[in-house]
Amino acid sequence: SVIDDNADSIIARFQEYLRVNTAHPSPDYATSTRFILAQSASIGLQAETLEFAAGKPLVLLSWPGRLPSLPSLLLNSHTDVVSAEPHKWRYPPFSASTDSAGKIFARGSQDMKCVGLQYLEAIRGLKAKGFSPDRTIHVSFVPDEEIGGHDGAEAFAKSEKFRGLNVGVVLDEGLASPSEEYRVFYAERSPWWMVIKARGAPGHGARMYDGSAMENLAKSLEVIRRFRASQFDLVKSGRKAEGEVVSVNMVFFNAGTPSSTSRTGFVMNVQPSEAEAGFDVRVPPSADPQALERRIAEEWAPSSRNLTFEFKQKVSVLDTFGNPAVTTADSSNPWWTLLDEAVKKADGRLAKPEIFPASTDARYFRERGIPAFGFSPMANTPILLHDHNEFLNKAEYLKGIAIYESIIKEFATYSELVEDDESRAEL
Ligand SMILES: CSCC[C@H](NC=O)C(=O)O
Ligand SMILES: [Zn+2]
Ligand SMILES: [Zn+2]
Repeated sequence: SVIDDNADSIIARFQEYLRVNTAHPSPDYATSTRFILAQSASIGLQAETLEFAAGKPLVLLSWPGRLPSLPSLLLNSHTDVVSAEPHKWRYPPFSASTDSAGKIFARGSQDMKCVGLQYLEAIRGLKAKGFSPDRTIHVSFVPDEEIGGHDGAEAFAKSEKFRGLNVGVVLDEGLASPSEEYRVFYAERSPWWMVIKARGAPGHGARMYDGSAMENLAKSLEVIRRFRASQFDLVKSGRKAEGEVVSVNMVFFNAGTPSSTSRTGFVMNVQPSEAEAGFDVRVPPSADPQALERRIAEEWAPSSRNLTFEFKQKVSVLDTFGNPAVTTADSSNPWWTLLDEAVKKADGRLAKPEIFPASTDARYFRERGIPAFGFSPMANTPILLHDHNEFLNKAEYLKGIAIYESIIKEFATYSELVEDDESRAEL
């Protein structure tokens, strides 16, 4: 039937995008850009390729609204993906192979090529149905989210170009949901990537003495472990959600004196004079950053124990106005009301809004005071971003397109809820 043919070609386009290897450290942005521009041309959107850094294209598509003075809608997605270990997958991660149950396996199938192309399929569908937006819709395909977004969404959000778009609300990525309900995110935790370095007297491996670098660091690990357990307990007991506590995980450990002649690769009878460990700390927007920093300086890495610490990445929990970078997710924010209604109209259900446990590009928009929701319409789907065998079911992908059609319709139509007196006066 026509509908099946259409579904087949929608899935084929998704597979084509998934087959572009945009994994770090050398994402093929040239091919992904060509693909997106070709899609845009076939839909009939305006297209522009911006380069805030050489070789890192940001594709900006636009569907002009009938009332261009209204604040616009920005649909953002990143084109890069994290790397994969191919031999640990059921199918090669850039093959976009499908199994008999209709699962499409690929790196990026959840994070977040699905969303980027669902935006476009929804627009294609709305155009075919004759819908025309009041508000201008922009669709951005940005590079480098997985490595911090500095040459992508961050540069974009800070640009004159962006200011000129007069963006009123942003949609960006969320997470899959194993249940029937779609998850939605109104804020996120800030990454603090920290290295603690310990120093101490070296000495013979057979001697016991106080204040070796290893002992100094081990004490920190114990203090941090206890703090981590206290936060994790809050989550396990259901008192706090994952995004509401401070998480801390050790991600590397670097110590010892290398030796090519030793069976272990390290000198075994010398206690080293230095040792360091790296931590991925995530800080919720409600946290008191100064108190946490004090805790780090006084308890995790006290100079009295010969420890120093350094932040390799420290994103502020506040926006540029000094407020927590949070989008209101209740009826006092008309965009929230519209989102909630749009999902309901498409027969979907939203879960209670949450704080995203990791980071996304949405923070660069929230930082500028622009409301942004993290939303990836994947219900009945295990959370497999950055994991082996990342997949999305075809049916779920298609359902997501219908959800976006509804959201875009709702967001792009002039609304008494959103438009203030000033913009009403202008019309
Ligand atoms: C400091 S930017 C890191 C961004 C990354 N985003 C998705 O995984 C993350 O680790 O959350
Ligand atoms: Zn992502
Ligand atoms: Zn990711």
